[in-house]
Amino acid sequence: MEGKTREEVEKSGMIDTWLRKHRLIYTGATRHPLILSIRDGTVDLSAYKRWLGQDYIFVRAFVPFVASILIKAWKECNDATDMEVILSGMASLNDEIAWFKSEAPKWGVQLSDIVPQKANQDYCRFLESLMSTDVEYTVAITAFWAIEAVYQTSFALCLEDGSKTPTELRETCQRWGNDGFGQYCNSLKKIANRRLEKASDDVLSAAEVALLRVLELEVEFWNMSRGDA
Ligand SMILES: Cc1ncc(CN)c(N)n1
Repeated sequence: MEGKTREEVEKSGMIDTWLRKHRLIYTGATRHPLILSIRDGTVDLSAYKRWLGQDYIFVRAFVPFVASILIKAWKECNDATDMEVILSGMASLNDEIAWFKSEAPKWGVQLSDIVPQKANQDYCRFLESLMSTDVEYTVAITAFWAIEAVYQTSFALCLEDGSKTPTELRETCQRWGNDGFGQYCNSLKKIANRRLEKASDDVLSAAEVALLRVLELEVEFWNMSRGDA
């Protein structure tokens, strides 16, 4: 607490404060029926295949978004380790793209034929809006943390003791539910909290709005797997 103003102390740990405040939508995004069905072994495999194809398109659009955050981090010139954390995220996206390419044929999913659904288009458009130089680094990194954390929390749930995740989906759950990915999400969260601690009220509001929008878009993204969009 030393060296911090009362206001800074009150703002610290902002992310957890927001998650408590928006618990309902956070739970909706991290315990979606698709995830719960994977965890209890009742998953409809055509829903999984729909998710797989759409997520490949999303991840391709996610790369330039992460690149834009890397540029913002570099321009801000604050903690040098920020860039390293973001760079490690880009490296894991490289692996993710390779994984989608090897996973899709196993399920008869032709990635070149996938047409992005409305929820995916909305999400990609939102990412693009955050890439603008007008968007503060603090706002973008908060959204970035939320995007990664939703997948980490969701898929980690499918790996917990007692889960009945089908063997053929365990690797998918491991991809985002593993401890290393969890640590990476924690590093992003620390960066976001550190920035939010020093943020103006305007930036704080913008970051909270961005976090909420991510949670809504994640729910809509999972909903696409139902195939009734
Ligand atoms: C929709 C969505 N959200 C998050 C992630 C994790 N990179 C993802 N692959 N797709």
